[in-house]
Amino acid sequence: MGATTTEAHVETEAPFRSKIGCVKELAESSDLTTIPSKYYYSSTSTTALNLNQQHGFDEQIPIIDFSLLNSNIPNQRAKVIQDLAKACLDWGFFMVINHGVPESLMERMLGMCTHFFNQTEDDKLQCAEVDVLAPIRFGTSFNPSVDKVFFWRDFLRVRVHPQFHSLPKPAGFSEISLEYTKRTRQVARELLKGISESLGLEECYIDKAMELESCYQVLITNLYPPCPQPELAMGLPPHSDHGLLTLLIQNEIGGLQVNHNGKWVNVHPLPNTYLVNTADHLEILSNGRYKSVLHRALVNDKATRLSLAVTHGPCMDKVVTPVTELVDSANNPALYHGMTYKEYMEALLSNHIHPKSLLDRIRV
Ligand SMILES: O=C(O)CCC(=O)C(=O)O
Ligand SMILES: [Fe+2]
Repeated sequence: MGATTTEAHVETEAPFRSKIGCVKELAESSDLTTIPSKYYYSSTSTTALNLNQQHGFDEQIPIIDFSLLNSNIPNQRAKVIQDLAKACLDWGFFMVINHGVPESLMERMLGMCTHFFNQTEDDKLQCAEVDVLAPIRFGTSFNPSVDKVFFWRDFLRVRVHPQFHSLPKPAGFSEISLEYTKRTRQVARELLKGISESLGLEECYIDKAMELESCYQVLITNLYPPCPQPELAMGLPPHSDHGLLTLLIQNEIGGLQVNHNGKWVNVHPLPNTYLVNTADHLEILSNGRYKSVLHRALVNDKATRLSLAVTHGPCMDKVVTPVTELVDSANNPALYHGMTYKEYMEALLSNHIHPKSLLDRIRV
């Protein structure tokens, strides 16, 4: 199936849209010293994972040198594939250095995300869709129509592949995001080749089986403005991502934590580095060998945090099941039922997010 990049413009003459209560505008109101109670976050139902504890641990997240995947020296490629296997088994998160995406492009992309959020609320509301599956959607919290607690986060989600959706404003956003997401797609596909080998499969196995030429790719940028009572609120609650691999960059402000062996580990942003995580469909595909790991975003009272995640999933219509080569009915039976990626996302996005709840529902 060929990858077609066509442009679908958002209606510029959108009907009047009511305000959605963005946290940016709330945080900027001059007299804000306490937050509305709808932002009070409590995770009593999930205390088994220490989800209440805000203080994180500092541990080194594995580092993968991407350039070695293309090394002509066989030992170097074998070594980085071993590193990938270990990072996926032990953590489900790793930092990727020497990835080949120009640092200037990463910076311009983050700059465009900042420009987007700095527009007037009316401009942003042009993309404020109620439909959680809309190709372009600006919003706040997660899904305000069902959220019982609101999250201290504004976001923009744009579907960029196999069909590229173009944002009319701010000027330049579309061009840069088209180039940027093309580059992250290449990095994700190369990493998935290495991951395929690390599972004992042929290099292109995942690429072919998931039809990654038509992979479903979404750009999500999150803005977490300063919050006067950061200990009471949550930016993004613990969740796993739904695709295969997510590539994340951010500004210099920390707040992201990943769950490692039941503890929250702080992510310290490094310049020119991707934070990559394995997501639900890699867990399904690998029959549970590579776990999709919980992560969350805390907020602070000093500075605005900006993150940019690009998710890379299978082709939408692909029914994803555990790979037959990794299943053996006697000793290692299939752990998940098959479902198309589209059905999976519809179920996920129209509900409130719970940590890994959908994966649990399709478990055999
Ligand atoms: O803001 C962050 O660092 C996390 C974002 C995230 O996990 C997501 O968008 O899925
Ligand atoms: Fe995430």
